[in-house]
Amino acid sequence: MTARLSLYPKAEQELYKLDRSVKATFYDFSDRFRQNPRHVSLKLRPLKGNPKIHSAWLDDSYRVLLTRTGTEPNGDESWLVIAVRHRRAVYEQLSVAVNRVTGEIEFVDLSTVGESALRRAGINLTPAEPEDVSAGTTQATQPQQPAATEALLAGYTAEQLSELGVAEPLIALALAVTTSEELDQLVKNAPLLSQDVLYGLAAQMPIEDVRAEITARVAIEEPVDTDDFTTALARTAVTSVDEHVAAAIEQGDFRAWKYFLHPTQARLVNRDYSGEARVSGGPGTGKTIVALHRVHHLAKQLPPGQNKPILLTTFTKNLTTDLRNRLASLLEAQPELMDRVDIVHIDQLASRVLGENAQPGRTRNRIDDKVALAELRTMLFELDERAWEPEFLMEEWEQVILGQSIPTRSAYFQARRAGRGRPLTRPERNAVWKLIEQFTTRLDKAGMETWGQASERAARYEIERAARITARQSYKDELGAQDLRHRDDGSGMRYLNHRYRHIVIDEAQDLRPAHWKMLRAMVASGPNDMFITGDTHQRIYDNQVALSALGIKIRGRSSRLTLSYRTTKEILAEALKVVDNQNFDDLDDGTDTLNGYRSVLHGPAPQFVHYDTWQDELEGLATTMRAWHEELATDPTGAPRDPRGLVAIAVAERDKVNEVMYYLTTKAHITCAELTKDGPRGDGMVHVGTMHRFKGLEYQKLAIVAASDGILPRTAAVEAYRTQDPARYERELRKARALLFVATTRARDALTISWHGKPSPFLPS
Ligand SMILES: Nc1ncnc2c1ncn2[C@@H]1O[C@H](COP(=O)(O)OP(=O)(O)OP(=O)(O)O)[C@@H](O)[C@H]1O
Repeated sequence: MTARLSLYPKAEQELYKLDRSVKATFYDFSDRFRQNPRHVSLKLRPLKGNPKIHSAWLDDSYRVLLTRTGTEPNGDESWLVIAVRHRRAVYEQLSVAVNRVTGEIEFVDLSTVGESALRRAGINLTPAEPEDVSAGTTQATQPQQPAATEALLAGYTAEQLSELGVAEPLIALALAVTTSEELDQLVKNAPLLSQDVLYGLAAQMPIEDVRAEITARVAIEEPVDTDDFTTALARTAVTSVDEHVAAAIEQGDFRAWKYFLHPTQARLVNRDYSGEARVSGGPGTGKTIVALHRVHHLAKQLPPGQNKPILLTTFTKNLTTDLRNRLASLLEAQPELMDRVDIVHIDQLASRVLGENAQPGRTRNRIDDKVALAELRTMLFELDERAWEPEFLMEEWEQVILGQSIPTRSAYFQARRAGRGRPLTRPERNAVWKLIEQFTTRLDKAGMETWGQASERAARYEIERAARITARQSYKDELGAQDLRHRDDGSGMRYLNHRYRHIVIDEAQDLRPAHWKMLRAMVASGPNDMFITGDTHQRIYDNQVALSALGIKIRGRSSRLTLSYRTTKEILAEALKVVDNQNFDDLDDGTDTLNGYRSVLHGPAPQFVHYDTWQDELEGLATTMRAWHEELATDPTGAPRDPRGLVAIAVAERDKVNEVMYYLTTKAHITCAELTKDGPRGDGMVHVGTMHRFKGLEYQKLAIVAASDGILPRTAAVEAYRTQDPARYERELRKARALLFVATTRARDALTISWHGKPSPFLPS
């Protein structure tokens, strides 16, 4: 009798953490098990407490816990590995069941839920293999104690928890816990739906919201037969044990995201949307992971041989490289799918469109906003024009005129200027229009254009192209099925189609209105056309949009992820204080929140360190770097490891980046790699860059330096707006806050924030 063996996600994660030698034994074990699950050497036997669960011997110390999930069509037995444990950590009170909401197999291990909660619920644990007779029972033998304070979930009943999908063995415990520490312990290893529901209720989400936002999102439509393990196995994200998984486990858990999506993530990835869809969520909740899996999901369904019908785009160049690498890794087993995906950052895409439409002999140099501002300043100086600040005019041009594609002076007289603060009278608008017209003519003559202008032009070309496609289609519809060859020939229309079938956009919060218009025109409206991920709390540029005004309708197709896979609870708690009580938009006319945003990871509390001078701060930084370097030079098993790129320093001010690198290299002999637009330059030990460069990245340990008052926010740059343009002032402060929020949430395990002089007002007090 042979067997097919699958791995439950938790079991695979447990395997990641085991010693190399135990992992190797596991593969030997699985080979033997697949040959003959009843072989005596495996010592397969049901647990007394739950005959559905079997224990088998991996070696003298470790046990593999399995459950039978039916019989394969070819007659093979089907088994699922639910845990790999030291024998002393195996108790009779293990449970495996089919969840009545998700229809998936769930494993619950009460030995990990914490002694005090067990005691409160009066549950005694029995080791499956007692060391000796006297130790035959319990970890929680004390009689049940009366609850010291009110139960945390006092307002709920067992029926309600069950209906919301909490695993049955956890319900009594969940109703008994009285502190959030007990709840943490309880949910630490609980099935994901139980975790989400219990945390949601404990966070005082109304039960209807928990039902709608958590339970309903993972509930399956067909009725669930809780005895049918075969069907349940097909619904459960398990991995079959083969060479591929062996390699993944060998490499450690940093590849876990490739195989296991949280059920809420999986739902978003695999759903059919009737149009544009949007996924929001705090830092580290897996938005990028979801975007990558979505690309995979879409690519799989396309017929082979098509030429890059999916666009995957993001705001910055270095993130594009990161997306390309991660997608290649995700599609490792099907590299041909990579050919169906065009990965390009948004400005590069606009450049491509402009290149295709270029008129011979008419090239323009694209200039960044700083160069443009200098040019505008020069022009105002030459004109002796003192009524308008160049910064105000640039913003008006970018946000209002370019942002809404305003073509004429009279259209500008009527334009909405929401969020611009200072109102403008008609004569003032006239003056502004005139100056901006002069400025664009000046740029044009000098053969220059800004990225804002370039993306507007690209959007216009794409909108015109989309209009031609629609016109051709209506003409074709009018003629019935007749061939349009005679009409298309010579007009170049025959091959005109939308550029993409699907567009997936990451870090969407920073795109300009023109980018959105261009993207919208590049794909036909219809099911699964655009998939948008982003977090407006992390907007660090000025491009606020209302997607509905740009023809992108996400209402009714928006979802939010709330569980952080990156940052520890301790770091998250401090990061959240940075953006607390601020208003954030939802890429449309509504607002976004971080309610329910949480982590189940624990780590050391972030360090906040004050220094008197910048010199002292640099010395302190060098000490921290040396300590971190030492800690990271070996992996958790004690094996040597290359710590390059695991640590980074985010600097609050551009000028100080070089000073940090110079100091560390020359005085502390720590090599550095500067984070540039194209990613890290060189292979130095520590990555150093301004906070802007950290968007979308993550590091095991992170130091934020120069977080001083006057630098964050830059008083010299923003103070003037306080009275002159309060709306802009608020916007600048919000951007600076977002920048600090982005930086703090890049850290996985350790975070140090330091400053010299007075601390930044945005730092949690
Ligand atoms: N289902 C998962 N299993 C394991 N790890 C995951 C999962 N989802 C996300 N992660 C990990 O969490 C981290 C953050 O994921 P990701 O970068 O997608 O988050 P994000 O929401 O895009 O973050 P940000 O907004 O900060 O850019 C990554 O290390 C990723 O591998």
